[in-house]
Amino acid sequence: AEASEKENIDLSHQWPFYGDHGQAGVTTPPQRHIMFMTFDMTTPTAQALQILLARWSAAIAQLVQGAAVGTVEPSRIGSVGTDTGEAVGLDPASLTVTIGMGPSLFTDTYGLTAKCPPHLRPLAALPSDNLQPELSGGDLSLQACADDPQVAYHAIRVLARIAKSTGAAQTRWTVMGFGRASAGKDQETPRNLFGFKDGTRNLVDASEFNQHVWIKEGPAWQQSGSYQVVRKIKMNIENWDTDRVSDQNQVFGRHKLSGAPLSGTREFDTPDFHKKDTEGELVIPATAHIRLAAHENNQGVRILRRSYNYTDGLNHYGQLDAGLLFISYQNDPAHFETLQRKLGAADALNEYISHIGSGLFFVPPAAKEGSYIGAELFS
Ligand SMILES: C=CC1=C(C)c2cc3[nH]c(cc4nc(cc5[nH]c(cc1n2)c(C)c5CCC(=O)O)C(CCC(=O)O)=C4C)c(C)c3C=C
Ligand SMILES: [Fe+2]
Repeated sequence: AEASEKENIDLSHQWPFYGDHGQAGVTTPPQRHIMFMTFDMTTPTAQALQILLARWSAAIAQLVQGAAVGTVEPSRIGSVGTDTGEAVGLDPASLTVTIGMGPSLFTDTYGLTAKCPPHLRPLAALPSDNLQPELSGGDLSLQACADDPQVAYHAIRVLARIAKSTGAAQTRWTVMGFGRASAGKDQETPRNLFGFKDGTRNLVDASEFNQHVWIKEGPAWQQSGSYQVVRKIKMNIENWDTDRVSDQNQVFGRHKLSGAPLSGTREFDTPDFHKKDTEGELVIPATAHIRLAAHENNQGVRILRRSYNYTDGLNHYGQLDAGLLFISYQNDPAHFETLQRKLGAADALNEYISHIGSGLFFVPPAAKEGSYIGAELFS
């Protein structure tokens, strides 16, 4: 009963694709589901990339309206359908598809070296990294989020098909996620698969987005873009579930049920990182996740988190294989690195998690009506 009024989701809602600020899917309140996929280029011609970006943009503009991309059942007998059909009759479900570009795209092969956004480069190697190459990198990324998983899946399926049919790109790695694990403005804080509220102290206001998320420097076509960090983080949930809840609270520095910091009583109480108990011990332990990640302890560094829970079924021991598809947006990827360098070295959470996949992508601003994402790369 507690959450019911906030859980009323309007499946008929649409987010516009075209605009004159950032792409949808960055500061948009997180929808319930995600289908994330990366791609590698399969051709050395810049023209193929240009055609792909133009066709992707045109297709996304249709998809976000709940429309099919071309025909499902062509009138000419013997022809293949353009749209695969599984979203026919479904609502737009607030679909957003966000296009990202990896550092490996900005090479001489495509004549793009000089166009590379200043902070776009492979992420630094970070403590506790356990990255698998087959779950990392990519020349392009697509983040499809919607309140209906079939709508998100359909979008990626149609876009992957366009990539293949233009001969421009092939799939690299993918994660399907559910149960948004971060809150946007006016959203109830959801829970991650460790059972804790996730996103309590996330960025929510336009002024915070302007300060920490949107790029404000460089050529005009990069401004209002952002950097997308993606980490596939495996969570050992079976081990976690054998742990005492009092210990789990110490790991995060918050109470599991209420989400309140250990120094307070309500979810949105500001954590007091100096508070000590009667024995003189820090109430929020030195290795607690929130102490290490908080902006108060990182020279004001803040990032926008837009993560989702995921599952890969069972591992080869028959244990639940699941985790967090961590996604953050920031106007400099060094901000993520600052936090993860600290977390990777000292976070009490490290006993239960492993970063197995990683990517960094530049997210250009939205396309203006009549244009497409990344058009400025070719002028
Ligand atoms: C490098 C950035 C971060 C990674 C990687 C990360 C992984 C991760 N986090 C949780 C669960 C929680 N995180 C919470 C807070 C929090 N986490 C980060 C950054 C990363 N987390 C920040 C900046 C913050 C906010 C800190 C603050 O200012 O107080 C919380 C507490 C609730 C909240 O504020 O969101 C939880 C819970 C998991 C499970 C995880 C990897 C699997
Ligand atoms: Fe976190």
